[in-house]
Amino acid sequence: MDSDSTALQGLPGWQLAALAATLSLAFIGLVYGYHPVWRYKLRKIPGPAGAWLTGSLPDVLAHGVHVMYTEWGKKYGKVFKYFSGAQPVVVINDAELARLVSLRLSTRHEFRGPASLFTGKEKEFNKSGLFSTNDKDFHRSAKNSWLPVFNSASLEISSKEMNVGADRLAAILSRAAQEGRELNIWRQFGHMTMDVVGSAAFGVELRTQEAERGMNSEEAEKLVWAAQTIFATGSEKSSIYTYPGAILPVLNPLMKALAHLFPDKGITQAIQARKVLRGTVAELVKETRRQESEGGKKEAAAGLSQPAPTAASGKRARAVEPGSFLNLMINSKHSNGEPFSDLLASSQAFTFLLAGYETTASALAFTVYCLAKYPEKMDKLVKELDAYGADTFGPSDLPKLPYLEACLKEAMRLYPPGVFLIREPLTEDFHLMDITIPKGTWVHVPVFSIQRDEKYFPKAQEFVPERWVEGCPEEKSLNRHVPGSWMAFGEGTRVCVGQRFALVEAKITLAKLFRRFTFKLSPGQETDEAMGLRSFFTLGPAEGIFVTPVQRSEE
Ligand code: HEM
Repeated sequence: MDSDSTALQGLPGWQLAALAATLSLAFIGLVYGYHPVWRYKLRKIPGPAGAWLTGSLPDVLAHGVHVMYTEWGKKYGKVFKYFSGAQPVVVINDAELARLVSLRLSTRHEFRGPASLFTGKEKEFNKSGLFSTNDKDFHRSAKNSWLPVFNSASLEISSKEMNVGADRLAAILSRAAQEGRELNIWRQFGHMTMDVVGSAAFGVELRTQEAERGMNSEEAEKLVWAAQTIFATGSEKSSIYTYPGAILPVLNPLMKALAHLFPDKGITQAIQARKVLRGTVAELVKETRRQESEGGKKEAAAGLSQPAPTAASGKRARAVEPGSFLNLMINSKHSNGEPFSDLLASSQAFTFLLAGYETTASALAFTVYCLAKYPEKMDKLVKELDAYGADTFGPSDLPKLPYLEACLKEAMRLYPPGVFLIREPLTEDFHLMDITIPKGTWVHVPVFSIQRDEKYFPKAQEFVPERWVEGCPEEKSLNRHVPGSWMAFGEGTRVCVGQRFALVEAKITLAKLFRRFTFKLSPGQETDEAMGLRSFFTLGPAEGIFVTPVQRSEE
């Protein structure tokens, strides 16, 4: 010790400084590069070692969570861990455990796209939506406020708008069919679901379906661009400022400041897109308030139609008119009786639009994809629809079409738009059987890989709707009915609030389209790889799904 300190004393000042700097860098490199504390805490959970500093983030960004979680699941089993830059992630790749986690953990982590660099009001707005909030009290009040939009009576009303949306789409398909022209059905469904959700959330006619024919209003096009851009700029890849913070979290404040001062394309687009959506919502909130203050009746202001239709149960249910979602939000209250602020109300409408449009469009496009790939299943669906005979559908028709339901459910098994569920124990460690997951760890449920696991679904890679039709011989042999093995809408208190809406919309659309058309899949999309399946927080095709509609009378 003495001789060491004597040796150090003999060094010139600059050498001492260089030595101190080298040791500090080595220490920082070790701590940030290898995350020894986290590795120790999670030592009992297997997983890929990952690279220094970046961990396995480059693999996830390059191949998508759906590919990496499937691969790691096969290698490491039921529960595995990896590092996403500096962030530890535990993945629960087992149906029953995943269900437990989803039921017991009710807080989510933030995504690390450009939006994570927002500050002030932008940040507050971003974090106040029903999906993003982690304030348990507020979440409860907000979810209760949303629910009337999805009750049977409201869905009955919304279903009319859904029929109109599907008719407009059918007109576009009809022209393509006449010309024998392929089209991007994913994109078309995106326009249709945007119209339906826009009408339900804002009460405005977006008519984005006409956009491609140049008949659309500038506002509608801007809204579609904004919603698409928010999804497109969601990942770490979207901005040069997000990646460094993901790897070295101490850089985050610096990255926030730089992003603010010198925004790059990703940040600029993410902000512009939010500005467009927020601006539209703010205008509508203002207008709704103005109408209210002009003395609309209280009930009407709350968006509840009168007289209320009678629900099947015999109870009188209040229906929410399309477009009254904003009224509902404006008139919603926190548990202490305080009304929601404009920011909170707008943030819910923003969430409604974002959560409800791409997910439903992808579910629809993947169903058409699967049916076009398996023509014998398409024939079965067409026969069921023809035997039923209707051309306009309401929620009460849908339970009478079991094969339609099975096709949608099976397509969502193979291609769940919500590719993984996200959770994070924020305030205390989470105990799952004999595993301790320290607070601050991201916890993911890999819906895609669980739903394609042979353990739960024999012939898991095949599209077999029969596994969902009660009484079918295949149902018994091809579906083990393990709880948690199908979780396309999630589970627990954070389960998808819009699932009934989405299912009614998707089934009505499919029923109407397959009454009039069949679809031929364009070549070169036969496998997931060829189709360019990609995932970040949602699962979708890279460019789209290309099909040629065929008018059924001409088949
Ligand atoms: C096929 C279409 C849809 C799919 C596959 C889907 C899927 C999901 C999934 C997986 C979650 C997370 C659940 C969890 O973490 O346990 C979720 C949450 C959510 N979804 Fe959907 N969704 C769809 C349509 C919709 C629609 C139409 C709306 C609104 C109109 C909507 C609004 C929401 C909201 C607000 C949440 C957050 C709920 C909460 O945190 O309490 N979704 N959705």
